[in-house]
Amino acid sequence: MTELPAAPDVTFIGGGNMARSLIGGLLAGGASAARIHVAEPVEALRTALAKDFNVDLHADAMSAAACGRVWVMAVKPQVMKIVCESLSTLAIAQRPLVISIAAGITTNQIARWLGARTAIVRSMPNTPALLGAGITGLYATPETSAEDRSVADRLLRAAGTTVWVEEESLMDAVTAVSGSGPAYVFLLAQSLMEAGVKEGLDPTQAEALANQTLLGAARMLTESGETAEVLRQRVTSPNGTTQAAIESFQADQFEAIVARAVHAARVRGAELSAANE
Ligand SMILES: NC(=O)C1=CN([C@@H]2O[C@H](COP(=O)(O)OP(=O)(O)OC[C@H]3O[C@@H](n4cnc5c(N)ncnc54)[C@H](OP(=O)(O)O)[C@@H]3O)[C@@H](O)[C@H]2O)C=CC1
Ligand SMILES: O=C(O)[C@@H]1CCC=N1
Repeated sequence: MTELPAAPDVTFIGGGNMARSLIGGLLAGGASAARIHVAEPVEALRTALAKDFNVDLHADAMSAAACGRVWVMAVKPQVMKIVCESLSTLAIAQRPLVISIAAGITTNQIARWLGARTAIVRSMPNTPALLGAGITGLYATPETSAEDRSVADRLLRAAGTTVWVEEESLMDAVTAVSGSGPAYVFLLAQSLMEAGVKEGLDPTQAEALANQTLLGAARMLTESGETAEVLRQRVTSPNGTTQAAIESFQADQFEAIVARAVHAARVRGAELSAANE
């Protein structure tokens, strides 16, 4: 169990989808609910977070931020500027470790909006964090101490594994692959289920067949030590059914479709930064 004994109190600014996933991961890893503080303006979300996790809830960002040595900025990129500016006085006085999970928003922007010389880690988790099965990409500003990097790493590792990048510009690529990635898998699950129904299967059975196939394949990818290519080849009997499907995918340029989608996500990350100057 990863109890957070020596670890500081953590405040989430924003209690939406991603904060919920991270809080679930932290609690499953043994963190104390009383040491997790959340600022969330939407009353229904506060009620749900209190009921599900019993964490300390605040309607107001300032009062929640005052409780935490670590601030996890979990609001939409479009409101990061206004939220950071509203916390500036407290940031200057308190010098928290700021961990942003906002897509696109750079550490320079956060430092400028907070107006404080404080440690900043830019991170990109994903929603499987809720099950402790997430992965988070992280980047720290050069001013961030090794101790604060370690605090950030420990916090995000409660939600899964972590990968540090040395160049901040790579965070948009991380976002495009793993931050948004679960949605691509859910799209594949839905498409596979609907295709099964078109081929005559009962919808409930098609859903079970598609979802369990994704789970089993994902476990093989992470547990077998084999590459995706080798695992695919093992399923693909010469002139068999899989080969027919793979050839159809390739004729429709599956790899290029995926590459274009990931590129579009990466470009959007950079746009979110520029649009919210
Ligand atoms: N969803 C995902 O899979 C991932 C999301 N992210 C990033 O996480 C961040 C949050 O995304 P997500 O959780 O999906 O978004 P949500 O909209 O679900 O959550 C953000 C929450 O913050 C609230 N909020 C707005 N202003 C304030 C404020 N001043 N103080 C406190 N809370 C406030 C919002 O309320 P209201 O709705 O009223 O504005 C909302 O409930 C984004 O920056 C996103 O890029 C990163 C990785 C994955
Ligand atoms: O779609 C988004 O912008 C956020 C960032 C990664 C996942 N969700």
